[in-house]
Amino acid sequence: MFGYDALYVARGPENVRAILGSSQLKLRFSSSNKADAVALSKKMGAADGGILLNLDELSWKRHRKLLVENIGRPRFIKSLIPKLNAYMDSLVPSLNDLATASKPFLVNVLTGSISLDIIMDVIFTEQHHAATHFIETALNEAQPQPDELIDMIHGFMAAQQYFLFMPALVFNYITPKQTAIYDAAIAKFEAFVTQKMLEKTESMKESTIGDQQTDFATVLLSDPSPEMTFKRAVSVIKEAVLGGQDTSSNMLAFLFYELARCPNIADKVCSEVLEVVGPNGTISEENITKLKFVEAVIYETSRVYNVATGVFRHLSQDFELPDSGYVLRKGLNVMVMLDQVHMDGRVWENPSKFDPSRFLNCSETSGPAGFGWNFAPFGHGIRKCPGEALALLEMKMIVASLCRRYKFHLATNEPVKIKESLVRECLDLPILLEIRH
Ligand code: HEM
Repeated sequence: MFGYDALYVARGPENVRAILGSSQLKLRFSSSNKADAVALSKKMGAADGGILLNLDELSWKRHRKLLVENIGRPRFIKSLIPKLNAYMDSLVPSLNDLATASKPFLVNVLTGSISLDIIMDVIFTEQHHAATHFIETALNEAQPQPDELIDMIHGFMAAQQYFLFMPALVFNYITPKQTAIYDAAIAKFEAFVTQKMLEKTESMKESTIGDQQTDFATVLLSDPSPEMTFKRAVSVIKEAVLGGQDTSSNMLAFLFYELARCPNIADKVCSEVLEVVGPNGTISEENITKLKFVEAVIYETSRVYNVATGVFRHLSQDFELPDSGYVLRKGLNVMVMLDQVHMDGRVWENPSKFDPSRFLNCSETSGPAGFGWNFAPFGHGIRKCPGEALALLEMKMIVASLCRRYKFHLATNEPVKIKESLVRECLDLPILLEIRH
């Protein structure tokens, strides 16, 4: 990591479980070279650390606490249900137009736009309208222009990958032009979030407390703990946007690909939603927990496509791998491959088959749907994804809302194109919608 530190790639259920399960291994990245670490931290605009990319334990703990104790609270998550219902309903007229016109559209762009609209609403109570804009463009057969904010997020992600895998020597002295491009991408996203948070701070002065508990930025800025400073709030919000955008968006694109390929599964999802919620009923706190097959389809997509393919850990102590007895030395950075666990034939029967039913009727006690440590799309252990509950709620609402209204058809004979990156990406995938009657 950081260009020249050694990186070990860990595979296999026993190793994944042992590494992620160790409460001693708290850091995701570090460097044997202090100057490199500081340079990277500065490059990422994370002077006080952050959650995803922090380099020291204390700042990670502070930031994570702010995220988990606010966005992670079940009360906050549940309070989002009416918002998400209203948002999904607002898309129906234009989606109906798209279906009636039999226009193929890129489902990965639609899911990216929906994820962005939702994250902006959940975080800032902002009506972003990226999805409506995209659908209108698709109806007019115009080339969709990427949403400016999605571009900004991708710019930041690309910069993160560049600085993370480049030695400081290279990015400081050898490729100044490229470095300047990525520096600018980081600064742009930082300035965007800071501006939004300043606006939120101002608007909070004008509203009563009762009105305020509706979005993550407000909840965070109202946190009375000493950890909450404006700078940390900006950092946490930045990471919530980054953590939640491409992961949910790509997962949903893969999910709709599978539903288009397997109409019998899509029909089963539709029947469940109609039975539990009805054709126009509102998804609520009570009925959403009954959507077990919807949940199973989401779990199976996350098993097969596992958008966060590998997660990183820094070894702060020597570590013995359980499957071989090899000892990895302190100071090593390790990439833990989650996707291989999900495809391990010792754990999963017929692993390459997309079969949501494997997640039905499993024990509730030993981890998500009973597969415990062998199922880790959100990671496991001390640095497990703090956005899991939000992501699952969001995906359930989107899948339930769309599947009860539409059938999905592939508008290409090509298999899905996948790009491997920090987040596994579903590339342009044309789909047709058909209204269910
Ligand atoms: C389908 C959606 C998502 C997937 C598959 C996913 C997956 C992951 C994975 C695998 C990790 C690494 C865990 C580890 O190192 O053990 C992670 C970390 C993280 N995720 Fe997510 N995530 C998703 C959605 C979200 C959302 C909606 C948020 C927004 C709040 C979010 C915020 C984060 C943050 C801040 C971290 C870093 C946690 C830490 O280092 O302590 N994620 N996610």
